Amino acid sequence: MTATILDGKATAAEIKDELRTRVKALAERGTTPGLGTVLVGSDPGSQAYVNGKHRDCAEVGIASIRRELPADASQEQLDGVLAELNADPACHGYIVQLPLPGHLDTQRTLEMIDPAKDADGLHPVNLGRLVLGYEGPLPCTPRGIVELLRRHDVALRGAKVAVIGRGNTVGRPLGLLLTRRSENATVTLCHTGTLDLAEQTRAADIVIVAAGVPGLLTADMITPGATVVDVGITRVIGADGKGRYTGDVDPEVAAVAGKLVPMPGGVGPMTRAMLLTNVVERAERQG
Ligand SMILES: Nc1nc(=O)c2c([nH]1)NC[C@@H]1CN(c3ccc(C(=O)N[C@@H](CCC(=O)O)C(=O)O)cc3)C=[N+]21
Repeated sequence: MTATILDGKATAAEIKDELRTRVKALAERGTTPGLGTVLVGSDPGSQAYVNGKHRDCAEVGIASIRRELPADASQEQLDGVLAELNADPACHGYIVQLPLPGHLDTQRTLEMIDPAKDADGLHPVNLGRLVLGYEGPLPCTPRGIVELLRRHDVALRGAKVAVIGRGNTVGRPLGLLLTRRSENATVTLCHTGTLDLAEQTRAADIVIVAAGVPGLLTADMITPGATVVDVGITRVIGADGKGRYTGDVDPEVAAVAGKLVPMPGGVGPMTRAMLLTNVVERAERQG
């Protein structure tokens, strides 16, 4: 058996089509949604991600607001940029590209974002709202995973889901999203310290891997027909000496899984589509 591939790129394109319609409706009310990005330093990977976000914005009619600071920018300079975006009515939502250079305080920075403009859904207030079951912007990667599964009729209600990874951007909020009453999945949140990892993953209908460990999930670790989602994205140097990105799922898993969300072409494009969705929602709420 070879797994059916759930195409995140195609699904993200569908979502962008839907957003174009919503952006037009906003334009008729005199509002153009605006997404801000704050990039500190010139890491090529981060620059590429930020460029991708602005390309996405142009595709659906969202205005781009770019702020760039040098790698040696002070916390005060960064705080100043955030204060300015918080006050700018044209900016409905923004993100601070992570990771920040080591001398800057990530926690303090994320806490400075106006929670109403938190396009990433990573502000402590919004993560708290998620814990409590209150409305608020949702973290993009977990939301993108749930949306991709929903649009491909992968049942969550009653499903056993093993999540590998407990990070603040993916694993932990994903566990919270999947256990909301509206999803009602039963989640086992595993991590690299889980002793009986294969036992946990073999018992699952759906395995979602977000550990950042290339090849962590192997074919013997899943039950035949299971749905597998690869969230890993690690830069490795190939045999040819060139850099490339690799996921957390071993390629042989495709022969055993029923459905597979691949990397690339799976969760990444969905994450980007959810960022746009969050900004359009922010604009719809702020008017
Ligand atoms: N504040 C903040 N928010 C983020 O959402 C955030 C961040 N910082 N820092 C870095 C990570 C990483 N991330 C990715 C998003 C899309 C792809 C993506 O679309 N990848 C393509 C492959 C690369 C491409 O073709 O562009 C794919 O999976 O098919 C990858 C990685 C968002 N992040």
